[in-house]
This record gives sequence, structure tokens and C-alpha cells, in this order.
Amino acid sequence: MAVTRLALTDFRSYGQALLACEPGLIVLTGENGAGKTNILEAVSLLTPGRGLRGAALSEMARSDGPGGFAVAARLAGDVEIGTGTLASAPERRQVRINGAAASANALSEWLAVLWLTPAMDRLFVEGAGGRRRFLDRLVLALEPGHAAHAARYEAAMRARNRLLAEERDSGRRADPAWLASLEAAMAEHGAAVAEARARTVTALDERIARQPEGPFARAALAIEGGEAMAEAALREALAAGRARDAVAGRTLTGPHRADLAVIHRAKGQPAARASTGEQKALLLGIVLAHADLVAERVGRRPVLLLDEVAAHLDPLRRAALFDRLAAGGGQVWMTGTEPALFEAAPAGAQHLTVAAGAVVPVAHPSRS
Ligand SMILES: Nc1ncnc2c1ncn2[C@@H]1O[C@H](COP(=O)(O)OP(=O)(O)OP(=O)(O)O)[C@@H](O)[C@H]1O
Repeated sequence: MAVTRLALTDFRSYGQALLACEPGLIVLTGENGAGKTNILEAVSLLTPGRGLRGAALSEMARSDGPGGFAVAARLAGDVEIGTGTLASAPERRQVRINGAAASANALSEWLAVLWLTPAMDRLFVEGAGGRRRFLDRLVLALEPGHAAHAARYEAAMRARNRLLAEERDSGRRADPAWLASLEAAMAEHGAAVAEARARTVTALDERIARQPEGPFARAALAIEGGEAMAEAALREALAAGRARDAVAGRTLTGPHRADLAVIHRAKGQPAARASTGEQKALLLGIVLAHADLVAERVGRRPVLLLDEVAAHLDPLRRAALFDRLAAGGGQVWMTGTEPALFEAAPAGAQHLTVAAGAVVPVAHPSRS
């Protein structure tokens, strides 16, 4: 899996930008605010969801542009995918695959993208939502249908919550058949979501356990909470929980309550208690092991976006990362302010400089 060409139109700081991309390591350097993360965000939008900043679509259109933006990519194998908005509907995401309109969830059939950003440094210490989104992205790379199940589950849950709130506020009984059909949809898609997450976590945990202890601390993974239930049990639990959920104003049972528990394997301690550096190494270890797992199972390595990761690694771990990236293959986008950080990057890496809304190739820093 690789992006071979990336075209941005009125996206963030870019008016027009066109990038011919190599299939291996792509290094983007430039000063603070130059637009490096914007490029990674553009690539992250070629998958379902809101991209690596989790931002609103209207924020992504260039602020002094005409409104609306486009991110278009050619993938290895000459598939064309693209996404963006129109000025007339700045919050409505448009997706095209090979020239035809498509749903955002359909993008996962073509490309899997995983990312690590500075904001994710707090993934283990903040709320479960971020870890769930991270987990779902790991799952999506292995099971492209996951996004559709998750979206249908959420849509049915929102409709049920609304119905229960109306019943509570008006005192008029909601149509029980309508509630039951929403709960049936939640149970069907919720069970599929929980099962797919469990498969991914089990496979990834086993894979990490088999690896020798190395420069990136090994994690043990498990799913906590959310009471993973089979379809029938989830349907019954939802039906039994109507009154309680109406009072709470939200659904209190189901896979939307699950959390990804991460343990520092060697220390047997929750990741949240590990040092900042250890937490980064744990995350990186998970993402690298996952890329190997996907390559083995799906036959294609996901695209990795590593935003400002190199700067936070000591020289030993940085060299180890470059070694692993070179050994694994696959397309990896990395950013940093200093070209010197990438002196030990594998031969064949593509080095680009980002400045003033443009992206230009540069000679490898060690050779310039
Ligand atoms: N919608 C927008 N329209 C125009 N410019 C924008 C928009 N959104 C963000 N920017 C600009 O993009 C720049 C940030 O780019 P980006 O985050 O990619 O920088 P960076 O090179 O990754 O920097 P750093 O090294 O500090 O992380 C800022 O100057 C910001 O003002």
C-alpha cells in the first residue's frame, strides 16, 4: 500500500501542491509551522474518520481560499482516491474512488493508514475515547468492514438515545417496535465491532509477545469494559436497560464503552504509569508490530505517518527505528524540523523540504 502521487487544493496552508511520492520512507523537514503536519493530515484523510487532528472539515479549507478543499491521491496499482468539501457545503465530506462518488468508509478497502502524533503522547493517561479510536484504526487495517459496522452501531445508538430522551421529556411512550429494531441493529453491528476488536487485540498481543525484548518496550494488550456480548445478549441487555438509559441520557451498555488496556510487559505495569519516553516507545512498538501483522495477514503494509517521532527518540532508538522501517518496507512518512535527525535514514529515502506552502525535494542531508 502506498501513495504514489498526492495533490492538495486549498487544503490548510496549501493553495496548490503536487507531490510525487516514493514507496518507502518519505522525510519531510521544515521549520515550525511550515506545513509538514498538514501533509500528513491530508494523507490521513484518505481513510474513514476525521484524520489525524480529528478536526472539523471546515477548518481544513484554506482560510483565505474560496472555501472547500480537495485532497487527491494516486495509489500503487493506479487507483485514484480523493476527498474534500465544496464551498457550498463545508461540513459535508465528499469522497471519490476511481472517479465515482463513494462513502468515506469505502476508502478502507483501498488504503490503511496509522499515525503517531505528539498529541498521542497522552493516549494512555487521557480518557478511553482516544484509545478506542486508536484501537479501531488498528482493526480497520485488518478488517476494512469494521468502519461500516462501527458507523451503523453509532447511528442506531444515536437514534435510540433520541427516542428515549423524547419519551422521558414528553411522557409519551416511544414506539416499542421502533426501539426494538434500533436495538437489533445496535446488537448486530455492536457484536461485530466487539468481535473484530477482540480478534485484532488477541493477534497483536500474541505477535508482540513472540518478539524479543528490543529498543521499543513491549506492550501487553487487552480490552477492558464495554462488556463484549454476543448479539442476542446485547439485544436483551439493551431492551432491559431502556429506563436506566433514558434517565442517564445515554446508552450505558455496549462496545462504545470499551477501553484498550495497555500494560508495559516487562514491568507488568499499566502504560499510564510508565515514563513519557517509555509510553512513546510502547506506542511505537505497537504500531510497528501491527504493521508486521497486517503485512502478514493482508499482504499489504499500512502507510505509517510518524509526526515528530524522530526528534523524541534517543539516537539508539532512532537508529533502531530506521532499521525496522528499512527491514519492514512499506510507505512511512516522517516529519522533523532538523534534517540532521534523518542522517541515518535508510538509503533510498525520499527527502523533501516544506516551506512557504510548497514541498520540494532535497538531496539526502548526509550527502549534501
Ligand atoms: N485552514 C487553514 N488555512 C490556512 N492556513 C492554515 C489552516 N490551518 C492551518 N494553517 C496553517 O498551517 C500551519 C501549520 O502547519 P503544520 O501544523 O503542518 O506545521 P508543521 O510544519 O507541522 O509545524 P511544527 O513543526 O511546528 O509541528 C500554521 O501556520 C497554520 O496557520
